Amino acid sequence: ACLGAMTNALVAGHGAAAAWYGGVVALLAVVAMSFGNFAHVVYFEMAELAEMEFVERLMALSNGSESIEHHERSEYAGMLTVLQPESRRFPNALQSLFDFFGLLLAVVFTAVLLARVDPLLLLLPLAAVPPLWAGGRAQAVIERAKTATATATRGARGLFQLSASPRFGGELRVFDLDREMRSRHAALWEDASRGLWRANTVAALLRAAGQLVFGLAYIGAVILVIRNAVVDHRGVGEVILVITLATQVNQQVSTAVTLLGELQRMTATLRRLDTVAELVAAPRDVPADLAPPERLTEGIRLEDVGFTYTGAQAPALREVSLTLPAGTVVAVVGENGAGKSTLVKLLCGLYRPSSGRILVDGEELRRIPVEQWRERASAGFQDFVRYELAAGTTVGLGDVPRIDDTAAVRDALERAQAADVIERLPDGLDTLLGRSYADGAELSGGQWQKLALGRALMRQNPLLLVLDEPTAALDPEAEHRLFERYAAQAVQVAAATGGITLLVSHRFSTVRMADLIVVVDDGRIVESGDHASLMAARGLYADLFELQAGSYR
Ligand SMILES: Nc1ncnc2c1ncn2[C@@H]1O[C@H](COP(=O)(O)OP(=O)(O)OP(=O)(O)O)[C@@H](O)[C@H]1O
Repeated sequence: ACLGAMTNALVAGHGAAAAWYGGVVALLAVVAMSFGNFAHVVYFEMAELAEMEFVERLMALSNGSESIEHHERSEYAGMLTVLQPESRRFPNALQSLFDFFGLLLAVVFTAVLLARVDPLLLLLPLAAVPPLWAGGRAQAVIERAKTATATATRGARGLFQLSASPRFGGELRVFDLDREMRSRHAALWEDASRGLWRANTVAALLRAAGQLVFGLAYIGAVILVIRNAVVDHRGVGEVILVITLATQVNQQVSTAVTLLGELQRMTATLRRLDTVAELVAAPRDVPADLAPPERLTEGIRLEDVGFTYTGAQAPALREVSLTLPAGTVVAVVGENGAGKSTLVKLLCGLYRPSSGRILVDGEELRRIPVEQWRERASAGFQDFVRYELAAGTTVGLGDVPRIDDTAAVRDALERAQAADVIERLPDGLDTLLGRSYADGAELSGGQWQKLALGRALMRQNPLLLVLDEPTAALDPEAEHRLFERYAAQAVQVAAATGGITLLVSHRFSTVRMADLIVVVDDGRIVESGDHASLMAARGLYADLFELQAGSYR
């Protein structure tokens, strides 16, 4: 309005009035710009908080669930691939949200001004509907393409990480895989890009079609005011005002399409997060209403347990019936892929049996809240984690309430025969480990594994201690010494809590000292007993034992 009045005053030769109106226009422009700067600071701060919350929710969903079954679902992996980079979009989304409210105000204001000139001009903001609708469709096409190309994107990212990781640098060079990795990466990238490119082209066409409709309305509005000026002898200021407003509406429409696209993108992200939550949630058919026993008296019994991984053709375990007596060391042996680790994961509550039951002192394991059960269990896994933290913390993580208890950490290291690893470090337990994030000390595979074993021995009096190939990276001599000592201690621990130690190992010299040896073959238990009885039975265990003993002779 000020712009129109200023122009009319100028044309009429009223210089002072034109100057006043010009001053008001300039003042309004300065206020708008200053407000924009303050808003920028606020939304930046809010975006940081929102991004942090989003990433933490994603982490909690990934690792806070009872089961790890969702990690096997390709749908989950696809969602995560799309979600990870989206966390960086929060600043844009929040800015869009703020800008959108500002834009709405501006649109209303512009519409009132247009209506004052000629009610017919109200059709101009209405003509914004087709481009907005087309913008919405365009963003939906892009979101669908992101989901459809997630597998290729994930593959390409995986290959990039593999190539960039110092851990695999040696193998990649020995097999001269640099070019092979790059060409596979390029193929996957091209695959993903092609899908996204196609979607972006369709989206651009849709947006252009929407803008075209608006463009026609824009031309109509200009013709209308020119006609008004010529036929009805309206002021030139009105023509200039309407052309300025129409240009403004044009800008507002394209801004609105961009802002709505950004908001739609964030809505899709939040919807994906909900889908992840649904995939992760494992519905319960029985209440978790029992506390784990203080001490085991009978032991852990598996009754007809079967388990099939999500998406797998064949079961990994079938009809497993077995008792792990309280206070014993039980060894599980079998060839690669027999089902040993699967059995271990079921006992840790990482998966639920597909059929059958697991009983802890006669009570169903699934009725014990899984986090309480895990508090009374401990594990050294085959694929243990290399926590790149201070050495003492890396071990102390095995019992978080005592993470800073140096005496407890040293004791666990002693029992894991890992004290020598710490002795060689420049700052002992305070030495930072690993080089992925900072300049820490690098350890050998066996040294990392010794620390992982120390971590597994941190918890006091667990009811179940699982050691799944915990010493594969140690030499046979070191493994043998470790288990001789460990077995002696296990007797004391077992007397106190009736705790069971479940040991998975390929080394028969270690296995033979177990109270009970269970032989797994193709997902079934084919033999069980102590070393002497299994040797006397001359079955699979005896064959495997002889084979290994023979190779050492
Ligand atoms: N996450 C998984 N998803 C689908 N199938 C799996 C998964 N993990 C294991 N399997 C399959 O289940 C079967 C048993 O695997 P498991 O890891 O229990 O064997 P294992 O006896 O521990 O072998 P190894 O001695 O090689 O560690 C194998 O056929 C394997 O291919």
